[in-house]
Amino acid sequence: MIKIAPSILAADFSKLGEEVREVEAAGADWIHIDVMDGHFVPNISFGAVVMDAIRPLTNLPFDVHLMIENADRYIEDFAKAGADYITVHVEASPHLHRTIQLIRSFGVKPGVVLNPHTPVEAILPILEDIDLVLFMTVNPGFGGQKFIDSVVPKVEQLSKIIRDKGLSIDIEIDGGINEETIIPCAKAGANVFVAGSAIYSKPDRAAALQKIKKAGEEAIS
Ligand SMILES: O=C(CO)[C@H](O)[C@H](O)COP(=O)(O)O
Ligand SMILES: [Fe+2]
Repeated sequence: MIKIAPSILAADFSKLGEEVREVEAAGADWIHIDVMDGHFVPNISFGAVVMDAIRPLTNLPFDVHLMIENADRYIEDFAKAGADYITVHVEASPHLHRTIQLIRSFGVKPGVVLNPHTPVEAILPILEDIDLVLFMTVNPGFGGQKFIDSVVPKVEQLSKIIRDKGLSIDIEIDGGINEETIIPCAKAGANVFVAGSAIYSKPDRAAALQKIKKAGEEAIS
């Protein structure tokens, strides 16, 4: 099954509630929440207070992508604001195993994120402790960037490892996803796809979302 997680980073912040409701009605599976601190990435987005404000508006899972340093300090805030998944960057997590345990201690599903250049080997020791791996297919920090296709072999590599080990881990792709770039990623074994500008920049969000989802489903059928 292909899941689509619209990124509200690309939404109109002046009417964020409506923007969330619109993609839910359009068939979104998760809501992707990009948290940026201006340190780990060269941009600042929003924090747990904003997420808390939109939490009552939808029952869809909140997929919180932390692009921040010192994630441990903020995990409780995001858990209390209603996160279903919290993903942390391997590159920003010197005590990754501890961070994963901390996320789980709040009843939230933990995941790890790999930047485009970070090898899959970096997460092999903690694979059995997580529910989700997120592959960045752009350099994190901004929406609307071009998909980096050299990440696709890493997705294939991890899918095989997960299959061989008999694990149940979602593989998510984030950055530059549209109805074309979803195809190689779905074929490589990914099942959750973030899409920001490819949905929110279109006048008909429902049509855009469904087109991306259909392309992913056809790729694996
Ligand atoms: O994590 C992110 C950027 O760091 C965003 O989730 C990602 O860029 C989605 O936006 P788009 O689909 O427009 O590329
Ligand atoms: Fe993201």
